[in-house]
Amino acid sequence: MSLSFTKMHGLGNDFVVIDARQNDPALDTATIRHLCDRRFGIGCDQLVFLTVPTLDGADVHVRFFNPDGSEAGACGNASRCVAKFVGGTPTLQTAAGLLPTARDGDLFMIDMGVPRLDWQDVPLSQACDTLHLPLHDAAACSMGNPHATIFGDASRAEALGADLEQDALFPERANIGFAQILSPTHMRLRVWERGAGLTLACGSGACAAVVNAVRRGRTERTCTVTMDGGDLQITWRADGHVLMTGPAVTVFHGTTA
Ligand SMILES: N[C@@H](CCC[C@H](N)C(=O)O)C(=O)O
Repeated sequence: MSLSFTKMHGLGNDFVVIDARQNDPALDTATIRHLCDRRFGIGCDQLVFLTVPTLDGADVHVRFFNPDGSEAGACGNASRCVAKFVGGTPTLQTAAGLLPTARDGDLFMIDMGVPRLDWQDVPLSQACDTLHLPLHDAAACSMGNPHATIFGDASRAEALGADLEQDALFPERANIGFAQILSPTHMRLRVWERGAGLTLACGSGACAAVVNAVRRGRTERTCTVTMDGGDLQITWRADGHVLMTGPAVTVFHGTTA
């Protein structure tokens, strides 16, 4: 089966976008894993699947898949790419809810919704203070997908990421952020992503890191997050919504053999 796709990225977090709004190829897990494979397939950090929305007010239904075939409830960088792909200022229907978008020139803003801070919602496998997990003193929250942020030296991501993603404290595994606070309005972040490994940037991870840093009293509610692939501006608004702003790039269009 031949598939048309668009290769996009947000700060080097790269995506294969499949527009199934008119013709749904009903991809199975083996096909998703194959398309994501960088040697045997197209290669990407996430496959992004677009279908017709089912909710009032939504312009497109978006699903995110990791290279291991698992589905994620949220993906910040891909959400900006979808806004660019669809055009205008679409509202995205995702597993995390309806996400409004806005555009300012080459920058795309996604309202990533309200983070969930209770241990059951992350989710964690046992009752815990999500601000101080018994695991490297990480702080946890859900941005529609599970995140833990460890404050300190961001270079520990390679050494610790794979094991922590799979720790028994995270029944659905977790994305693990390593955040170094540079000032009250600036942090450095590296994220070991669930189902994908170390990526150049993680939008939902940047949102979670700022939420957790604000809860710890380490940063202000508006913060620049510098990742290996570049910067995102994150604001945790007073009404609880997290706004993420950054670029989205189209690399090429293609068709599989
Ligand atoms: N790259 C993403 C997050 C993708 C999903 C994540 N790996 C998960 O399984 O939750 C982002 O930009 O947010």
